[in-house]
Parts: sequence; structure tokens; C-alpha cells
Amino acid sequence: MLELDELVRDFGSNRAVDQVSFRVSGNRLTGFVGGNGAGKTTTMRMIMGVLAANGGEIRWHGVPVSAADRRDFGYMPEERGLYPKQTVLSQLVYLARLRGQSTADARQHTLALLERLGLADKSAARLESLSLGNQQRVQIAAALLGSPKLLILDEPFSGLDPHAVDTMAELLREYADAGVPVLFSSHQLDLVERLCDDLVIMTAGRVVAKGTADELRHRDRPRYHLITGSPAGWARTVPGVTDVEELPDGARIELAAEAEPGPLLAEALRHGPVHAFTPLVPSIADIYREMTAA
Ligand SMILES: Nc1ncnc2c1ncn2[C@@H]1O[C@H](COP(=O)(O)OP(=O)(O)OP(=O)(O)O)[C@@H](O)[C@H]1O
Repeated sequence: MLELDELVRDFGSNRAVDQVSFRVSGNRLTGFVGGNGAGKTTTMRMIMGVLAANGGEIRWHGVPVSAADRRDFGYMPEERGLYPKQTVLSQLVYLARLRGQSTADARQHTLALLERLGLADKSAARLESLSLGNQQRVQIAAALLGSPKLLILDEPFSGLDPHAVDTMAELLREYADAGVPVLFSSHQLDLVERLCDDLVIMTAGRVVAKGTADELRHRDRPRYHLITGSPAGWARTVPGVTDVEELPDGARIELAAEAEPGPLLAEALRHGPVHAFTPLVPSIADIYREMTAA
């Protein structure tokens, strides 16, 4: 498990990362979201040791992370950084060898990864001759070389077509299932919703929400959509109801955190037929908007 404990980073007078604490656990995909300039990349760079922290601690399996630990971390940096003029295969084999693999293993592993990422026919091509999405896939392959014990991926899905997104999502799930903690940043909230087990939301350098996706979805007061065929303003008088948004055919109703929906439904039935009574669970995008609203 990776733990960030009160991490701080300043650029001059700008505190880009402000007392950031969260965990990235094995068997979990952790989505890292936040607006432009929220501090995600800076946090990831500190995890990788590319940037020093001004305060706080990063622990790997309970002890401060070392340079040797970081050599086992797979990293896809925001600035990408492979060589445009070199062929795909030669630079990936070179990187795998830097991670300690023999040439034969490096080649075999690289070819298997390229096959998996749909790039088998591009292995002899120069990186710069590939489409942007395919260059992105090569960057992903670079992060997965060797047997990474942790994956830190800065916007791994940007620029990928839907099939590549699915392949990438499957691949990340396999790493997580094998016990590799995965932290990935993304602005694609639908994708984060679909993929992640845990979520960290940052705004202006601070973590404003974190937890399992389910915890965050059910953190708020429960809300229900009631359809009765006529405005349900009467719901305001039901014990436990904290807010009613009347609709032409019913209402959207909020209950107090601990309130049960039974009395509300019973009262609705007393007023006439009930066509629907549905819990309204916020999406990750709803939660994100609420947590990052100025
Ligand atoms: N090398 C640097 N020098 C000065 N300021 C920096 C540097 N790197 C980042 N910053 C500042 O730190 C803050 C956080 O930036 P960061 O790139 O970490 O955000 P981010 O959440 O990754 O944003 P995005 O989603 O746009 O990539 C911003 O105010 C940014 O301008």
C-alpha cells in the first residue's frame, strides 16, 4: 500500500499541494480527479521522486519510500517523454532492460504487451510516425514494463479511442487484481465512475473528498424520485423529509441522513396510486461538481 501523509509542495508563494493525505491500496483502482491546476500531477511527481516535497511523507508498505522502491514503480508522466525518432520496439526493450530484464525477456515481454495493446504491427515503426492515440498506447506499454509493483498513471486514457479505453481498463483491472495498487488521474468522469474502486478529489491543492466510490455516492442525505401523477407537495409534512422539489407528476424528495423511506412511501400510497419510487444516487460527476464548486 502507498500512503501519502500531509504532503506539501510550494512553487514560490503558490502552495500547489497542501497537506494531501490518501492511500492507494492493492487490489484497488484509485481514480484521482480535480480541475486543471488542482495539484494531481505535482502529487504524482512527488510520489515518483521527480519533485521533492516541502513537507509530509510518502510511505510504501509502511516505511518512507526509497529510490530502490521507486525503481519498481511504473509511471506514465504527463510530459510522456519517449524518443520520437526511435522505433517502438527498440525503445521499449531498452527501457525494460534498464529495469533489469535480460534482452531476451525484455523483447518477449515487450512483444506481448504490444500485442495486448493492439500495436503488434507497429513495433518496427518510429514513434513519431504513429497516430497520437497509438503513441499514447506506447507510453502505457512503457509504464507497464518490468513487473511494476505500483502504477502511477497521469491521464492514461486521454486521446484513446473507445476500444483502446476498454483494453486499457481491462489491463489496469488485471494489475489491480494481481495486487498492484493503481493510481490514475483523469478528467473523464464517466470513465472514473465505471472503473475506480476508490476516488480522491482535489481542488486548489487540497483533497476535498476521498473514499470508496460507493461511500461517496451514499454520503449525502438519501433522495427519492416519487411519481404519483400529480404534484406531491404534501410530502413536506412527512416526518424525516428535509426538502421537496415539486414536479408536475410527483416530486424529488430529500430525507434526513438516518430517516427511513417507509413512512414517505406509506403517505404517498395514502394519497393515491404510486407509479414509481426510486432512490436517486448521485453520479461521480454530481459529487465532483458539488465538491469542487467555487
Ligand atoms: N514546475 C512548476 N513551476 C511552477 N508552478 C508549477 C510547476 N508545476 C506545477 N505548478 C503549479 O502547481 C499547481 C498544480 O499544478 P498541477 O500540474 O499539479 O495540476 P493538475 O491537477 O495536474 O492539473 P491538470 O489537470 O491541468 O494537469 C498549478 O498552479 C501549477 O501552475
